[in-house]
Amino acid sequence: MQNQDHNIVVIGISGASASGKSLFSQTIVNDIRTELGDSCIAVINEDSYYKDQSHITPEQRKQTNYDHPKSMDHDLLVAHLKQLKSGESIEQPQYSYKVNNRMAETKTVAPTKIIVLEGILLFTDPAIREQLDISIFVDTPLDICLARRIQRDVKERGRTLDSVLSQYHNTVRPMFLQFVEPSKQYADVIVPRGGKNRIAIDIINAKIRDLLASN
Ligand SMILES: Nc1ncnc2c1ncn2[C@@H]1O[C@H](COP(=O)(O)OP(=O)(O)O)[C@@H](O)[C@H]1O
Ligand SMILES: Nc1ccn([C@@H]2O[C@H](COP(=O)(O)O)[C@@H](O)[C@H]2O)c(=O)n1
Repeated sequence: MQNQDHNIVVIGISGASASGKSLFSQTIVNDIRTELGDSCIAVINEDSYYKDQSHITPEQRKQTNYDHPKSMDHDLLVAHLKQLKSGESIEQPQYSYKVNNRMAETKTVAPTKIIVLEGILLFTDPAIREQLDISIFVDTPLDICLARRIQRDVKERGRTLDSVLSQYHNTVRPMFLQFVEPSKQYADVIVPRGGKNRIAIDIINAKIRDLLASN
């Protein structure tokens, strides 16, 4: 749905974990910044909006199903999108995968002409879909996602190979099949090869410029 009454263009980028959403978003952001300047675009990661888990122990947090929509504070995310659209800054929560919780500090995000929102569960929620001007699904085979996720989670998120594999079998894959895959139907564009798909990126950049011109 297009937010014609607002001046901000919001692009939603979804897909499986490790499908290449961040690389795809970053490629769009770099192109737009080169053309229109640094301050015109911001990225918001859905992961920042995992629910606060300070009330449970670190051991209990390891058992949370982080791939189910109920793990997300989408109400806060929608409220923040509305604030940005009305010209207000937000205090975005910061997330740590190492402690599986929000951190005490927040990050101030000022309103920008373009917002790129990325995350696995965005299109499962009608209230978020309503905020998006362009919806993109990065479509990558699950075996490739798993191989990338093992490398990333061990190197960057403080996980062991065993923990990545058991989480994958218990929650990541089943929740992908139950929630993420079916939400692909809400995408305007389905992109194979993610951040390496130059034609898709050029088409999306052209659409962003088009929306900016018509706002
Ligand atoms: N099209 C691609 N080809 C090869 N490697 C990629 C591609 N897209 C992403 N990657 C790599 O895969 C890993 C996960 O990608 P990332 O963009 O962080 O995924 P996501 O944000 O969907 O979880 C990163 O190491 C990234 O560099
Ligand atoms: N404490 C957490 C929170 C999330 N995850 C996993 O992150 C994935 C989503 O992030 P991507 O960057 O991969 O899109 C999701 O599949 C969760 O399983 C986690 O492991 N721990």
